[in-house]
Order: sequence, then C-alpha cells, then structure tokens
Amino acid sequence: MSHKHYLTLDNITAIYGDSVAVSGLTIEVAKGELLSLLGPSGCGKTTTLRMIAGFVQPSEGRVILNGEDISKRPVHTRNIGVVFQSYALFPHLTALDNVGFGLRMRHVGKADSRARAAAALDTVGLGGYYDRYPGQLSGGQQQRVALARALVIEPDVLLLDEPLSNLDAHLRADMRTEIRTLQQRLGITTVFVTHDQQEALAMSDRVAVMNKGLLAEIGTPVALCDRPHSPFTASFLGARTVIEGKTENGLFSAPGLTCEGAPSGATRLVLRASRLRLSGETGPLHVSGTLVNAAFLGDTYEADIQSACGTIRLIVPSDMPPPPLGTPCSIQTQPGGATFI
Ligand SMILES: Nc1ncnc2c1ncn2[C@@H]1O[C@H](COP(=O)(O)OP(=O)(O)OP(=O)(O)O)[C@@H](O)[C@H]1O
Repeated sequence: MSHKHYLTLDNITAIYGDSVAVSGLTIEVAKGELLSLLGPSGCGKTTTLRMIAGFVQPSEGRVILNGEDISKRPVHTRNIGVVFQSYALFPHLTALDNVGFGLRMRHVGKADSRARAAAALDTVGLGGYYDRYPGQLSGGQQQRVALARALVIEPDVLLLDEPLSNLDAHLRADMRTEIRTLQQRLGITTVFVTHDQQEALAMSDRVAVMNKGLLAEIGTPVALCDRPHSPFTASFLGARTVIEGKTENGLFSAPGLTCEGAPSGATRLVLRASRLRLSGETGPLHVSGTLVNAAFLGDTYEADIQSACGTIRLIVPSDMPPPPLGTPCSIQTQPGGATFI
C-alpha cells in the first residue's frame, strides 16, 4: 500500500493545563488504510483521536485531510465518523433513529435518512433490529448500531476508540474480524485506538506504537514483531525479554549471557518467547539458568528461566512440557528468536 498522504498528523501536540498529553506526533495514513494507535493507558491515544475528530484543539501542528488543513474546523463540519468505547447511543431512540440522527442533523430528509439508516444497519448485520431500543440490544449489537451510525454519513475517516473493550473475549474476537472485513470491503480509512496488542496486530495495515505522548515506532504488524527498532516496542509487544549489554567483535554479552551474530553497536538483545526452546543443545545463545515458572496455557506452556541477566520468558508447545521447577536449563534460539537493537 502506498503511503499517499490522505490523512496527515503533522507534528501535533496536545497540552492539558501543564501536562503534555501528545508531543510532536507525526503520522501519515494512506487512503483505505487501517492504522492502529497502540500503547499503554495514558500514552495519548485517545487525545490523538480527539484531535483528528476536532474535540481537542492541537496546541501545535496541523491535521490535514485530503490536502486540506482541518485543524481549525469545528467537529460537525469534519466528515469523520467516531465510535466510542461507551457506544454513546441515545437510550430513547430506536436503532434506526440512532443511526439516522446524524443524517437528520445534516439536513437529510426524513425518508432518505430512514432508507440510509436501514441500509447501514443491514451492513452491520442488524437488518431485523430497526425498532429495538439500545436497552433491548446486547453489548455487541449496540456496538454494531454505533458502527452503523458512524458509517451512515459516509465519512472520509472512521475513528474507533477501543470499540471492543466492553465485549466479552469471544465476541471481541468475532467483532474484530467483522470490523476489519467491513473496513476493507468499504475501503474506509480508519484510525483504531487500542491498548490490546493482539487486536492491533490482527486488524491493522500498520500500527503506531505510542509511549508517553510520543511515537515510539510505526510499521506493519509483522515488521514490528520481527524487527522492533525501539526497546519500548520490543517489550510492549509482549512475550519478549529485552536484555541490556554490549557488543564486541560480533559477540553480545551481558552478565552470564553471550549471543553471537550481533551487529556492531548493539546494546540490547531481544529474545522472543515463542521462538525459544528449552534444550541441552546450544546455538548462538549461551545462557543458563533455572526453571522458576511453568504454566500450562492449553496449546502452550509459558516458562520462565531465572538467569544471571534476569528472567527470560519462553512460550513452548504443549507437546514439549518443561522439566520440574528448579531444573537447570539452557535455551536454544529458533530463527527470529534473538534480534538486536
Ligand atoms: N481532559 C483532560 N484533562 C486533563 N488531562 C487529561 C485529559 N484527558 C486526558 N488527560 C491526560 O492526558 C494523558 C493522555 O490521555 P489519553 O486519554 O489520551 O491516553 P490514552 O492513551 O487514550 O489512555 P487510555 O488507554 O487509558 O484511554 C493522560 O496523562 C491523561 O491523564
């Protein structure tokens, strides 16, 4: 996908009182792309979304949509659809009227509004639910109504703020697939806020990892997982151990650990839990320690090895059960198991 600048966040900063929520953020989103903003609570994801929607004014920088600087435009004149975590449906309006509301506000005639709202509800699989009130719908169905309401205005950009976080795990996985399929079918440019790394990886064309109001790193899900460039990304993307050390003549070393094949200047070794095995054999990685945790997770075991350089996490297949706790172990890397920053 070309990163044609359909939506550009150009060096935007948001300040609340004397605290900086977002600091000099620059991101370009291509037309039709789904970009996730991923990061821990408080890193500035929602504030970024609010600046795109127009609820928060950037104190510096610009939001450019399709070549136009929309930074100063009021919310209702931006053609942007938003789905909030809380759905924010009107309890006293039916599903059809909730979806049609935005059109009526835009002075679309009543019959036309109803027809378009009905079509939007059909799109999200709620064909039979036009006359239900929000209180008569499940959480997942309310979420679909909120999505239909955002889509019915045919927005230039769709903004989704943790839309799945109120749903149970099963439904969340289904909705994730549905939203992604719909987004691709409609080709709608989407910015998706989440703190759930799996959700971001599963749904996105690219992921922007944020930390403390700053962009830590941006890339495709596979690139971020296989070759993280920032230590924050490496540790935030989960199931990775980051070890500090130094490199001389291609050999990375840290207390009680060495790893061959390091580029000059590397100061961190990233060990990816799912690409490590407990083994008597050694490869490029030399480290030994003691098994201190082995949890059965169904298809895998999660194991922790305590070593001189800290605790190293492994995720091993369930047909390779770890030895008893307290057993001395060494670790073998599989391709992609050890990378350097
Ligand atoms: N209206 C506000 N007034 C003052 N400070 C705010 C306001 N909204 C957010 N903040 C602060 O700005 C920072 C960024 O908040 P933001 O909601 O953008 O983070 P987030 O990454 O979306 O977090 P979460 O995942 O918890 O929603 C936080 O430190 C937060 O406390």
